[in-house]
Amino acid sequence: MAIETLYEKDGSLAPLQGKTIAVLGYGSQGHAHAQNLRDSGLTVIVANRPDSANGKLASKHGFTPTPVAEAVSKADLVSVCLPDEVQPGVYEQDIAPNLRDGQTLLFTHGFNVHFKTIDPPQNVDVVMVAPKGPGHTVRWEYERGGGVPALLAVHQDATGSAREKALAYAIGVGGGKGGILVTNFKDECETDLFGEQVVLCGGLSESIKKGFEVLTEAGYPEELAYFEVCHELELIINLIKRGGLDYMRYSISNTAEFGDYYTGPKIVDDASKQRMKDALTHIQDGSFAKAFRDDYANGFAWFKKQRAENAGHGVEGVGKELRRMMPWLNPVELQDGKAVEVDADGAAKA
Ligand SMILES: NC(=O)C1=CN([C@@H]2O[C@H](COP(=O)(O)OP(=O)(O)OC[C@H]3O[C@@H](n4cnc5c(N)ncnc54)[C@H](OP(=O)(O)O)[C@@H]3O)[C@@H](O)[C@H]2O)C=CC1
Ligand SMILES: CC(=O)[C@](C)(O)C(=O)O
Repeated sequence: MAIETLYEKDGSLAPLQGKTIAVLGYGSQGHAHAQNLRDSGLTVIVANRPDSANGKLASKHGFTPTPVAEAVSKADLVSVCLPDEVQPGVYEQDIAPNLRDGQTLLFTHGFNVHFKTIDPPQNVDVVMVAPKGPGHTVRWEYERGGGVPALLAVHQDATGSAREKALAYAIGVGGGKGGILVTNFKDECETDLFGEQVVLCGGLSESIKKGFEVLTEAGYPEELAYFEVCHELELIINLIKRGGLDYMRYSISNTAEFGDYYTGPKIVDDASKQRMKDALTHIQDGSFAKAFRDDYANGFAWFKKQRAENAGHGVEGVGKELRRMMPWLNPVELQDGKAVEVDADGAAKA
């Protein structure tokens, strides 16, 4: 089943030219969308708290962070780049009261519309443009003339031109170069949650942590463990990204390829696949979304505990030291909640 895929040639910026786009939230996605859309020649305003790190970054980038309600009232298209857990409250308080006939409400993840924690009125378009990559990559790729593929969906077409506007937005953020896959909120949401929990972030993070623990608990130096389970990942992933598993296996040694087939299925076995299926069930039945919302309502207490424990894991400590000695990586560290490029001493670069 081939999914409909669009490119720059299949649309244009015209539906949004002369219109005002309000990007709500200048974080990972928002800072990329706002700058890419502006660099594409479109009119962009940004809503963010002006005094936070992201608010100050928006100002540094030439935007004037405004309150959400004001931005929504001025916009023709509202792009919701707020954290998923924050969206329902901000929607009720600042977005919904300022929506008007014919506006476009654009999400970058289907979470709240799919799980019905946001229920937009009938008189606005409701669409989604979800880049298939982290926000900082969305910006980097755009700056170097590339573009991160994106998913496009129309949940509600009040104006008869929802799709054209969403396509113009997707082209404006750079998605038209990599491919814009036409889908729906349910499929985007459930597959994205599965990917980030089971394979990309959750599964991968645990493999890195437990692989590091196995090697260091067996007495091997932390540095060797770090390079083996973490640093080399990019090299392998780049091969897979460029040519699939085939090309990666073509490029690695016979020894590694033999080990891939010999040991891989013992690590990720049928029982692992069943656990993946269970994770998908918890996504589909809404129990993950409920757990996420409940912890947010409890001040993200469990989330914050996990974040602190993971930040203290051994692979993070030795990793920082080693990355600082590789300036060509432009190593980044979180300092006071901000991502800053650091020098060999770990000091934030000017
Ligand atoms: N991160 C990613 O790569 C991806 C994210 N997405 C989706 O994009 C959306 C945004 O996520 P992400 O970019 O990670 O979010 P971030 O947490 O990186 O950024 C959120 C931004 O929203 C601002 N914000 C939070 N609360 C408010 C508020 N009440 N009023 C005004 N601004 C506020 C924050 O400002 P402040 O700094 O002041 O707190 C921050 O700048 C989500 O739907 C997510 O699922 C989709 C694909 C990938
Ligand atoms: C980058 C991306 O799309 C993720 C991992 O799903 C997310 O950050 O939400």
